Amino acid sequence: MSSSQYDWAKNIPCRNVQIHGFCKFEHKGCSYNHELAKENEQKKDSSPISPTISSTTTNAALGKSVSPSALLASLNNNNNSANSSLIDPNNASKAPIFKPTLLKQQTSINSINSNFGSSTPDNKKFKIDSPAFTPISLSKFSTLSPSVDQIPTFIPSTISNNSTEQPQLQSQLQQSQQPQLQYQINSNLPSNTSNIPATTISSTLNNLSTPLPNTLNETSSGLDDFNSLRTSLPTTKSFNPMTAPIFTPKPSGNDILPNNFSNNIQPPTGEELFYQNTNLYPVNFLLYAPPPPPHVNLNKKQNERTVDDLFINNQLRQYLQLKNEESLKSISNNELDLPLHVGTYHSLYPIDHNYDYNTKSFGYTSIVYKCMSNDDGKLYTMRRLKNVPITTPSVLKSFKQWKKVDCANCVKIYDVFTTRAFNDNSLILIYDYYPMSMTLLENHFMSFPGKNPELITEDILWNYTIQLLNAITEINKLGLNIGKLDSSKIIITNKGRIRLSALAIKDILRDVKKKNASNDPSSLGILDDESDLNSNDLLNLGELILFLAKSTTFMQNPTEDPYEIISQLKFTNVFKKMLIYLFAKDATIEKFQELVAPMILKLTNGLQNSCDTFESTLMSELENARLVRLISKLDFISERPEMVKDGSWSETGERYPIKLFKDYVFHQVDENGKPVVDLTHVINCLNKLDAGVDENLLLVSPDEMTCLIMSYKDLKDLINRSFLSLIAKN
Ligand SMILES: Nc1ncnc2c1ncn2[C@@H]1O[C@H](COP(=O)(O)OP(=O)(O)OP(=O)(O)O)[C@@H](O)[C@H]1O
Repeated sequence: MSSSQYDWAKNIPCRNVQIHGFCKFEHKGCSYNHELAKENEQKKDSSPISPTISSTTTNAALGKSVSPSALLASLNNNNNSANSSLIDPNNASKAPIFKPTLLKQQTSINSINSNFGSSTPDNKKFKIDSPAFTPISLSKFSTLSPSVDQIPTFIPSTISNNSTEQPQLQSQLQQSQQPQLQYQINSNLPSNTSNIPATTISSTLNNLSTPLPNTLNETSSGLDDFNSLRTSLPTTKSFNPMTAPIFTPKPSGNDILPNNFSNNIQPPTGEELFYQNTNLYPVNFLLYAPPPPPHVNLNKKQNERTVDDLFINNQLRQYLQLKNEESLKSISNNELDLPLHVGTYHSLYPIDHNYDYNTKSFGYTSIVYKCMSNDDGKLYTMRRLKNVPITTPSVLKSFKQWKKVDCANCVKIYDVFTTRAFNDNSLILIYDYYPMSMTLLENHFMSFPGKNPELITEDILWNYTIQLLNAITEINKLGLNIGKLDSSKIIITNKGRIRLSALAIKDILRDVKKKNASNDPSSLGILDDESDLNSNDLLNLGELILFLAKSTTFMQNPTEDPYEIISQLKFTNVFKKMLIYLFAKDATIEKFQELVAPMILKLTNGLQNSCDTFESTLMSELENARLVRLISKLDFISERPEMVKDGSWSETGERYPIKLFKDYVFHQVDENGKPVVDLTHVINCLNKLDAGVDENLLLVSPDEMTCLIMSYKDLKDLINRSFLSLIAKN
């Protein structure tokens, strides 16, 4: 910000001082006048009639304490007793008023003043007379700058200088700024404020409690310099869901791959490119409430909530949605010459990240597909091994024992069979499907667009060791062995959660070899290599952990000796002791479990904590689901075209209140006739309706010719009756 460019601002009082009482950019380049603003503030403070609202004094004044959890509590409880925080028995007669037409602003301020009269004058943030940002009614700013009225209307260069387009532009500008003004919800609204029009409360609180972003300050006051306005405004784009760019979670095939993309992975070309573009309707995350900007969260008080707090955590939601999207990906069979179905499985979709099919982990080319079962409609993972010389089904019998493995750290296997559906002798194995999983090798050693390899730490290695120990224990109990643990055959299905994939394959292939060897004695010598026959799973575990651990340390003396390598590792002694034990000849699972018991407890603690977090998320979503059902019920019964002639919906009919109630909840307008989009009001009303509380509300028709006083309880009965009669007609 060069001072010469913003000279016009030096006589304009800084709005940050007016709103927050200070400007954090005062000595950091803010060009507005801070002295003038402070003087103005002092003048106002000394004025005896400067009503202020403080959220804390609000409660004190009302003799009511609404805890931060009041909003959630109101969602959690259906019954009347549990809704006590929402009901004020003294207040039943003070019905909230639905004013469909313009209300005088003075009325709303007076009604608030009468409730909040005892508040202290010190809290600057909640001053009633703090100027609120209203893009259209610019006259509000006339006290700030004498030249405000001469604000040139911004017209982007792409739009012609046609005066008829100005209103549209203004509304777009307003639209773009509105969400920011609505971020903050004060959950501490006392229940007996219901006699204040909800529109007034919410709009006032929104305006008072939301700090204005600096850009607004600039755009509303950068008046004389039209050119600077021109350059600053185009960045403030209004959000239009119809035209907003669609967020595509996976990069397109055109993306340039990072330089360190592993050598053995080919950049996607041809058919691979096609996989990445198959989803024509990727989830548009922008359509959901975006997380509030950081300054809103930072300035948030304990009793304040944002819309964001009412829903599942944004990151978790996006992660789950990406998983869903991954599960739903599909491709036409013709595109990749895939069979229409393989046994009872159809809708095959390749999920390999590695398109180099020359790697043969099991001695055969292996391809992994996502598929759907025709039996139960669920998704499964299909692993296909190409051209396995199976001559008799008896070689598949070891699968029966593997099918019994039911462990949280193993991918469950369901089916094994051979097929010629791919025009070869393919061995097919069916496993559980975990969308968006990656192998350990991919996660820690490979780069993908948008994802760098995850650093291996001691904590991660402990985590893997304990989980793999669990898998080994369960598998050994069934008299089975895992064999050599391959980092490309262990998948990460969630943060830190690993599972052994590709179970049973080694045993089946060994039986195939044995069978073929018995038919052809000359091939006896090419049986499994020694390491694969190793039945000591603890040693296998030790080798895998050592492989991962040594990748973190530069070996000054390269050696193959595991003890030498362990001594050079930069990990704690406890970890090294654990690793040394895995290589001991007399190591047993029981003793190893004792050795790592403290770490098992640590892991269990973490898992239980994450379970608690998920449960609380589930609980809040449970309440959201309840409200969705209630809204559906309302919509089922109201405004049905076939009932237009039904007298009960007419203005004298018994169901007319339902129509008015919907207007009251969703179609309110504020003093200026602008639609009120206030989620707090909607949730409050719906919860009261669901609980059937004995509180009256005043329903007014849009033309103000009909007024009805009705309790939520009666309204609930009416809605239920209407719904039952609708079902009866079914
Ligand atoms: N049960 C499963 N559910 C979901 N994805 C899986 C499952 N099993 C494997 N995958 C994924 O399939 C991809 C390919 O797995 P695979 O075991 O073939 O690894 P790879 O590195 O391609 O090994 P190879 O070189 O043997 O083909 C991996 O990204 C893995 O995360």
